Amino acid sequence: MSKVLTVTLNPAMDKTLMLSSFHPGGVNRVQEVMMTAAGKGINVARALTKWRERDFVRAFGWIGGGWQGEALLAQLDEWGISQEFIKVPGEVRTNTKLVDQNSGEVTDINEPGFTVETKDVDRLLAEFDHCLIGSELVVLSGSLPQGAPSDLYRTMIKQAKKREVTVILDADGEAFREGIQAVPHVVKPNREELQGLLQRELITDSDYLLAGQEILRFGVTCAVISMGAAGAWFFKDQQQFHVQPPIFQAINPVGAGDGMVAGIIMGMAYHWPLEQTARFATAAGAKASTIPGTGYGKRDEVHRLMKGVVIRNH
Ligand SMILES: Nc1ncnc2c1ncn2[C@@H]1O[C@H](COP(=O)(O)OP(=O)(O)OP(=O)(O)O)[C@@H](O)[C@H]1O
Ligand SMILES: O=P(O)(O)OC[C@@]1(O)O[C@H](CO)[C@@H](O)[C@@H]1O
Repeated sequence: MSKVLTVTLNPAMDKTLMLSSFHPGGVNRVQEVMMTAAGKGINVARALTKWRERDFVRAFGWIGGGWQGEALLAQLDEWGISQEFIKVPGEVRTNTKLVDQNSGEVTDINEPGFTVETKDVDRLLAEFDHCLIGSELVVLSGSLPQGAPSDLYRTMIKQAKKREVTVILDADGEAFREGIQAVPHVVKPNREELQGLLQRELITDSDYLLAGQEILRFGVTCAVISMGAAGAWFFKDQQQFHVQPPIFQAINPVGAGDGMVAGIIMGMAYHWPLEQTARFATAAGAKASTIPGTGYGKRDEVHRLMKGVVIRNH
């Protein structure tokens, strides 16, 4: 497999609260609490490591220097994820995920996290350049911490491309808008993220087809638009198709998108045809949605789910 560098600039401890049902404004009794080292890039590294690709993956980014940052790094060690995080003052955020087991609805409460300064950005970019040497693929995903310039992904994409490293971008809002200007190789927005970028609603198949084609016109090689339980759209060259995951009762879809990105990386690294990549990535996301905390299935479990994935060509 190629050498993969995952970038998480605003890591988090995901605190998943399992509730039989969630009543806003009422007293809620929690059945089970889970704390998991997370943040989008870390999740990608975790899925790849789980699929026995640990020797090829490194996690990079900023980490708050407090006790929660220590706990997060200790969990990465436990999972066997090699990491080169840069410490900054402040604490790693806690992102609370309220899982209403009755309705199946999940409420995300994501904290802003630590604040970085110009000197932290300068150091990050210098260390990133070192990490790019020997990397073949870099994933930039998740939100930027407070104080980071909104064009930081754009700068990092340019840096990576200068070193001929393939870039996957999975970001939201301004960070996505700026990042796509530097033309990453792959983007994986979800529906809301893409609606934000294009400033229009995506509802029908033809809305998605037009949106995917528009993204390719930025110069991006492959665009994947994910839609939770409704599957995803894949676009590359002349290929455009919808992928439907197997239908079942999800438990907690938090991090499913990162499982999908990890699946796309597997396909790129092993040069699978796009349809095989899409099947694996979709099954990986679907499997993640069956795990109560933020987490990923084993490779053989993902393979088993691939049979239930349906591809509809357009
Ligand atoms: N409830 C579900 N049932 C089956 N498959 C699912 C479900 N939720 C997600 N998936 C699979 O995972 C993929 C990615 O999910 P989603 O669109 O929710 O990503 P996301 O919004 O980026 O998630 P996150 O930001 O939490 O990682 C979907 O395209 C689908 O294949
Ligand atoms: O606040 P961001 O950085 O946009 O997203 C962070 C986050 O919601 O994304 C992951 C799921 O994709 C979670 O593990 C984590 O809490």
